[in-house]
Amino acid sequence: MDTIFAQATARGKAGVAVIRISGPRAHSAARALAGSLPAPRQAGLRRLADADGVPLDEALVLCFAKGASFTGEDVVEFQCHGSPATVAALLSALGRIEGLRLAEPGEFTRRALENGVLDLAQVEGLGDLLEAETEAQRRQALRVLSGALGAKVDRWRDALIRAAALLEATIDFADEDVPVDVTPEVTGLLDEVAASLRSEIDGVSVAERIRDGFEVAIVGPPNAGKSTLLNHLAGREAAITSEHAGTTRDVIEVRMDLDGLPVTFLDTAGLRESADEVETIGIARAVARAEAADLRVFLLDDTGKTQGLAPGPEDIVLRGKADLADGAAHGVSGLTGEGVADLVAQISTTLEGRASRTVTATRERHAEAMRRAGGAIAEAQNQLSLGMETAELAAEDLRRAVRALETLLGRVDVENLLDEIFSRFCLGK
Ligand SMILES: Nc1nc2c(ncn2[C@@H]2O[C@H](COP(=O)(O)OP(=O)(O)OP(=O)(O)O)[C@@H](O)[C@H]2O)c(=O)[nH]1
Ligand SMILES: [K+]
Ligand SMILES: [Mg+2]
Repeated sequence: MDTIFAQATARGKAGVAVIRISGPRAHSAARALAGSLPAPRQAGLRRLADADGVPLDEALVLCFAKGASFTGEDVVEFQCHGSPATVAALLSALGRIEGLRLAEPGEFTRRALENGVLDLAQVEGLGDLLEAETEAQRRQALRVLSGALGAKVDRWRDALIRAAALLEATIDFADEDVPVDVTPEVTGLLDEVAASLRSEIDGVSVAERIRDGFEVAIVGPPNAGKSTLLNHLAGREAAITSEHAGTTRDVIEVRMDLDGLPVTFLDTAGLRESADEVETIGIARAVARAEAADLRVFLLDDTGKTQGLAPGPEDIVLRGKADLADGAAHGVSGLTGEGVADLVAQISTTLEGRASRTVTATRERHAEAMRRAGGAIAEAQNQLSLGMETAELAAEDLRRAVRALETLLGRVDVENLLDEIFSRFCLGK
């Protein structure tokens, strides 16, 4: 097994950079540069020098023993001065040590998975945590990283294995009098797991929104002030605005952090009948994207009419250019900012309502494995409804369900998945 090393912190100038070494020679390599090593998990200040005694840096050295480190291997971390030149000198000195090589992207995490320190869902959670930009994303990723999905899978698996064992006991007793009727207990276990799986599958789409962002489309007639509102929300001139009706054609996207939720606002072409070919294409796009969005803000002009698209029950409908309207109509003005805070609060309340359920499964991959498990359980339930003669087939279905659930954690059949998952990691992770 190679010993690998890489800079764990972002490249560029910084006060401190962390260089991580992992593998059987991590401690001896670090000793070669530092002279001596502090006790595990205790920071020690050391003067680092290369094999010729040329000083490299003064750094904090932190050692972790095999079995008690991020990768599960012997690990050393140098907290060195964060200049590119210092880091380059240290990496080059490490590269000259026999048996050491630069890590590939994601290789530290891959070793953590191979050594059973993290399960596959936790690896995905770690990837999401390193990417997290908003509070909701951070919370969700941390929950997955902490092993919440693994704990659920263990509970489901225990229940399924118990159900299968009860069925197998029945098979063994087939010729004799079965001491007790196991059907009620098996049925109870299967119903419970099936319901729990369904609820988790339902939560995946919310989790995906939290990870990838909610889409909020601004729609309405031309010149209602949609682009001006988008620019106000973005705090910059993201979209062209003008007094000409039909200015916006392409969908313009602006990504924002709305009270901790990731939201992409979509500015769209004004909806109307148009003879202009390009504008008509823009309107078709506007309708398609608005329909697919999580929420729509209908910005109306003084006619108060909408065309081509009808608001859904949770959509927000309000009058644009509120500064021109007299009276206390529910409105917003991208020009003066009037009503914008209320609008933002309403959007975030609506989306928070959807995001509030605590989910543990967060990806389509998880939903897919849980659907396969749920399908196998349904087949077992079906066999059991035909009577105990088919108990053996039902037990086999349950073992299939267990295998499907274990793919969630990377215990079986996931070799082809690993490359895809680790390709998202960058160097030093
Ligand atoms: N008084 C006032 N004028 C506004 C407001 N919002 C936009 N305008 C003006 O109204 C005109 C149209 O604004 P846009 O933001 O381009 O409107 P739009 O809805 O994006 O228009 P299309 O892209 O053509 O559909 C511009 O001249 C803006 O300066 C507002 O809140 N108050
Ligand atoms: K316009
Ligand atoms: Mg516009």
